[in-house]
Amino acid sequence: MAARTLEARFERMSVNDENEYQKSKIVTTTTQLGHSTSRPNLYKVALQAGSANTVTAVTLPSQAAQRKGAQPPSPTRKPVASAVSRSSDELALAHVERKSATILIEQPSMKQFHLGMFEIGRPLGKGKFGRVYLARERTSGFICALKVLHKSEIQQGRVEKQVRREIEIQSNLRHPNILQLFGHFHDNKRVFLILEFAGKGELYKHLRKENRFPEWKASQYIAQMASALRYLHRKHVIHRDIKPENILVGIHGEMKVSDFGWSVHAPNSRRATMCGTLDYLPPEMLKPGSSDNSYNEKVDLWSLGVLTYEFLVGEAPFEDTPVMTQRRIARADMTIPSFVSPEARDLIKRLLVLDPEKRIPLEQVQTHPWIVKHCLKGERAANREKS
Ligand SMILES: Nc1ncnc2c1ncn2[C@@H]1O[C@H](COP(=O)(O)OP(=O)(O)OP(=O)(O)O)[C@@H](O)[C@H]1O
Repeated sequence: MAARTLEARFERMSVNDENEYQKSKIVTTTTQLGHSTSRPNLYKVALQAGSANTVTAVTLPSQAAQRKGAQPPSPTRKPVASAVSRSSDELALAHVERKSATILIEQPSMKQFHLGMFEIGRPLGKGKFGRVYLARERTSGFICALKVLHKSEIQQGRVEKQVRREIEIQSNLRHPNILQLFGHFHDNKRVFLILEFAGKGELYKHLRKENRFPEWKASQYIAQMASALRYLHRKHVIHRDIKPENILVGIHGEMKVSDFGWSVHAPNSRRATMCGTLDYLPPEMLKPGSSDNSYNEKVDLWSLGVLTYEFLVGEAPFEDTPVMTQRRIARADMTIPSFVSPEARDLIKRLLVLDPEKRIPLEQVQTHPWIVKHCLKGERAANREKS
């Protein structure tokens, strides 16, 4: 794609972000930010790696950089072949290169963050342990999402390790379909994560609204997920909790994998836990006595199969009572409705294979006939929607 077209796209994206931010009322002062009344501060402050207000060194692209292309291009607008296999990875690399260049050229020194550097906009959502706000870095104008976690709640929920892991892993990832963590800092009571803003919110909400996705859309989403997972696995990261609730949608409708709280570096020294949603758990993680040696990155392939099914059918393949779900997963016992195309059916069956080693590899997912066929149609449909 011509450089000029790409630049125009980034320009639009940045303006969209800016409009979104301007629409949002400044809702709170920095001292009120993320204040929670739900849980008393009964516990000692956790996660005090340094002194209060210690800041972690990181860099943020400037607003100019956001315009120039520090944000990833939308794979949905790519010409077909490119949206399918190699080009998604190439896009990822180009994205990393552009971003590194931006950081080197425009932000030569490592930047240290604190709350006063951000204007806080509307709340974007609330999770179990934190609230997320639209925010703008004052100097650069960079629009981002600021996730605020209360240390007392993190400790009370015994998720210190999970939060540390999430920060450690996510801050080292750069891919257009993975939500970027630009940096983090903390004060006495709170931890702040500076995240890429995903303009179209939660994928789960889109899926519930549409009930199920048309095949062209599902195939584009799965191609992007395969590209993101391939990147993760190359970096020896297993996500382990792939499901619609953990995927956000970028301003151009692109997938943004988030929530690395259950991800691990492989090989992993911890015992297997029942960490994910039951519906998405692979058979090898359900086995009694399953240990770190009993599964590998192929667990994400199983979850990708469940995701493909849920995108197309509107519900997960093994949805049942908890006991029955486990039994059905252990036998890969599912029924694919007749309205699902033969190509999609083939891909689902090749992903939902009991033997992890026999699951279709990600590079073959990216070139599977269902992906190739529907990405072509999808490109046309997406262009029609936009014009
Ligand atoms: N980077 C982002 N851009 C846009 N919206 C976001 C972003 N991050 C989070 N949100 C919104 O805020 C909500 C809460 O996010 P958060 O990460 O705290 O929790 P969660 O992962 O959804 O839930 P849980 O804490 O249960 O895992 C999300 O569901 C989403 O709607």
